[in-house]
Amino acid sequence: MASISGICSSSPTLNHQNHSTPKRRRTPLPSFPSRPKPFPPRSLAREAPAQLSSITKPHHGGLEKDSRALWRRYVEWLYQHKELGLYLDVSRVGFTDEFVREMEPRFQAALRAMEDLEKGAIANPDEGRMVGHYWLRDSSRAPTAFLKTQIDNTLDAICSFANDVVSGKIKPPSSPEGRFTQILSVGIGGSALGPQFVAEALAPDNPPLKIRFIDNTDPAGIDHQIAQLGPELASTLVLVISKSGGTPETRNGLLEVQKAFREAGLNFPKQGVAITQENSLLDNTARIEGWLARFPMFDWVGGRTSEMSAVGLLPAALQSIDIREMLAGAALMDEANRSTVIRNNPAALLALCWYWATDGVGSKDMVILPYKDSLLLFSRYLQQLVMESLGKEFDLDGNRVNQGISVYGNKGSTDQHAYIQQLRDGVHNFFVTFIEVLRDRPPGHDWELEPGVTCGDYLFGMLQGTRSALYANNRESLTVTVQEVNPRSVGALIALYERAVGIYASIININAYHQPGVEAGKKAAGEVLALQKRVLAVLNEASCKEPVEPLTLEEVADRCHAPEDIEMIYKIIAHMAANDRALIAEGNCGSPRSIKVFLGECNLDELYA
Ligand SMILES: O=P(O)(O)OC[C@H]1O[C@H](O)[C@H](O)[C@@H](O)[C@@H]1O
Repeated sequence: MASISGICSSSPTLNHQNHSTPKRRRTPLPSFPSRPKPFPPRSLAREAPAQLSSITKPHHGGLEKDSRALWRRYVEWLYQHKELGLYLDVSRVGFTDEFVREMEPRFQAALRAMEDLEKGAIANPDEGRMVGHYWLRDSSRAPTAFLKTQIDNTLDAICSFANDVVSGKIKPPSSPEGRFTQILSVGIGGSALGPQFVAEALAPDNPPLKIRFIDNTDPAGIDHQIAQLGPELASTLVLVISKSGGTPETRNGLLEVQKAFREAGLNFPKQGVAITQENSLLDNTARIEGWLARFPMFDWVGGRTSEMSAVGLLPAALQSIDIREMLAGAALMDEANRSTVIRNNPAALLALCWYWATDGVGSKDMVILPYKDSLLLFSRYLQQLVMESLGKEFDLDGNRVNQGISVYGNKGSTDQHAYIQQLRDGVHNFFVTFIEVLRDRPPGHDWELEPGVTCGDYLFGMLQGTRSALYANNRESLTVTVQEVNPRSVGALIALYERAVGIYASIININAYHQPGVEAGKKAAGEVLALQKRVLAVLNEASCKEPVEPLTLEEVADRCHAPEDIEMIYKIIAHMAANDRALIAEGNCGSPRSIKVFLGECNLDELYA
């Protein structure tokens, strides 16, 4: 039985070492509008003034190449968080002192905005919400006693529930093992990516419960996960995670899993846990059906910044990951990121480099390259955190900016055998962030595969070699270094990027905390499903005739009163036919105009509905 003492042992500590903060005269702060004007109609939206800094940016070919000068730059700009053992090297990004000086007022304004955010300002003006994910790791910063109590009570409930499950005190009603052995997490986006990243990074080799994810509405994917569980479905704890409580993919996953439970003769509510906003559809369902447990999400925590809420903490604790250490690492990083001296503020340093490298308009992609297998999913996690935060059409003043920074990557040295060729020699449309982990293996486990050389030495050499090779061809990079991958360093990495995104968003004057674009996709999907219902009704009517009346696409479109949607109707029919839900009487889907389609059976209930 895994030791459970580590899960929730110590409380987050805030003792951090004091960075030397040389006094700097505060420059007058440019004023950003505290409450943006409502967005103008698109036709009236103005093109935003260029984000480019006023100084002419030297062509990247102007990077410093003298090794002594580079060493001086490395030492001058190296950021170190002693207590976390975390370093940030920005020396291979070519920003100039003049650029830093020019950006200083905007950074001071951004840091002030961040200070206001942490005090409870409506930092998400489009949704009229506070932004409180930083309070999750230091509840004393919550703006009210009520919120502090909610945060503390939720954390205690998470620890208590996880301890009881891991110890077997809470067990499934009928399983040979007599305890929960599996976690099936059903959720998508921010309700999956954080838990997936942390599980990959921190789950022990033999966790008390092994986690798997349903994070899509793909029937085959769902079947695969349930098939892999097999009889262990009886000892599976199902976490259904959805802040809104209404995301279609998550709801579909839940319904499919509940079907599997029924078919296995299992009682789902006794193995179901909901993590969602109070009184959401999911919360009410779980309450009414009497699920095993419910944990709250708060409207002031966004999906992409929810790893330190019940969304991430409960699955992690159930795998015996020390979540208080994760919180402590994040809290220490948060504290460092409150420095008003840019070079002592790692998040500000990241934002500065992002602005320089991408001209403040996303002109280059952010390649995330952890040289550590366990950090493989960090880039996928950052794709949502960065791109859903920064990828916005309008800025806070209603200007059309089409902002963002694209993120991709996997891990090194593996990716050196995939796309690094293009990074080294090809189109120069990126900057790299290396994530370096100094500890190769737990102490005492190292092994020399040749005299004086270990596997880890190769990994180290590949990272350094790639960094040098890219820089030699004027490709810029950052390096974040941690001692090892553990809950504290993972918490710190998450906090570092959450804060960098927030600071960068302020610098480019956008709201990092809403996601209007995803609503458009959801709405369009709803329209396709509505059209599908009409197509099926029309085909059903034609199929109930004697004899059956196969229809052409034009006939289906006319009877749906949607001639303009004929292409979508064709795609719907092709999808139906591929799944044996419609039959092609004549022609084939490769020649859309040739097909005549009908349903294999007449549904009289539908016909007279
Ligand atoms: O947690 P849920 O409410 O189910 O939302 C899941 C995801 O849905 C949308 O895609 C949002 O843009 C994401 O930010 C969110 O993480």
